Amino acid sequence: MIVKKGRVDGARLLREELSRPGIVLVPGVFNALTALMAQSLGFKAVYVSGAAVTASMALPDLGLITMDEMVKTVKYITDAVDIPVIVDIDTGYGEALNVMRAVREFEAVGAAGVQLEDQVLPKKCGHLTGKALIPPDEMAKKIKAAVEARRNPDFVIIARTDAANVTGFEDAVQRAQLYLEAGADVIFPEALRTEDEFREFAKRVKAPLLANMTEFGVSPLIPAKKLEEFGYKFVIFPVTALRVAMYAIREVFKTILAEGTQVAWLDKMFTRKELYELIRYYDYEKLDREIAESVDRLIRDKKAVR
Ligand SMILES: C[C@](O)(C(=O)O)[C@H](CC(=O)O)C(=O)O
Ligand SMILES: [Mg+2]
Repeated sequence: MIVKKGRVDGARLLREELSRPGIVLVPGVFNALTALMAQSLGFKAVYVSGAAVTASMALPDLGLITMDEMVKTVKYITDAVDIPVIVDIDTGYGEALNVMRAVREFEAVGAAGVQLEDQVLPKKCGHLTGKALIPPDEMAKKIKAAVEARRNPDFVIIARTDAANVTGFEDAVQRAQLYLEAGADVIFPEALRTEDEFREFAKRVKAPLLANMTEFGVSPLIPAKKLEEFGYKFVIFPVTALRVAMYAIREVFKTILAEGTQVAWLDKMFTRKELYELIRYYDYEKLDREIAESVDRLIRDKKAVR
């Protein structure tokens, strides 16, 4: 029913994905509705993208979102879906102790894991220039803190290194190795520039790896099949849904401005029926009816006894 009796253990499900062969396609989502859409189509996990969530608030992805704001966003999502929810927690909202608190908070709202990156604040999209990194040992401390903080041993810690296009590919490999020793479960090498770099990184770092196929960045858009052959376990499409949605919104708004009506778009829309089915509108009405009927029965039975 729509009233959940308890949360699924998303971390456990994500661990199961980790132990299975094959790459997992993970779309980026920025609210509960987009997450629900992903689940309804059969995706096995979603990625709550910092870039997409901040953009949806009309903010740049510079680490301006607070932990509370992200926790709230994630709670809407975990309330709506049963598939694992991976959360982009940027730089962890501070230092080691802040990371510990963040892990506790995201675990408490049912996230399956978090992704933490080794940039200084203000952090940037990994595909932009002008990024700066924290020293590797500082990041290792944050990872250790995250590992210490999790209550559920299945909760997945994804360590992202932005080193490849700051201090170089070699440093990215070395940082990844240190981050694994500090307890990271998955490594996310950010902003690799060529297919060869993706292949080489997977040869050098023997751990579950996450590839970021974000559009208009520095990485080539490599199909999942090929990333799987290279040895990647996850591939995220972090901002794809937001970009496509914004494209569609712009076009329909232009039509309304020009034509004073949206009718040309009716066959390109998610219909009322489709929307209601996705959010289970009629199940809510049914639930409300059932509650009313059960109270009616209760009152009838009481009268019968008198
Ligand atoms: C993956 C990422 O961290 C995100 O927030 O989704 C971004 C995506 C993007 O800006 O395209 C990133 O830094 O790569
Ligand atoms: Mg991000």
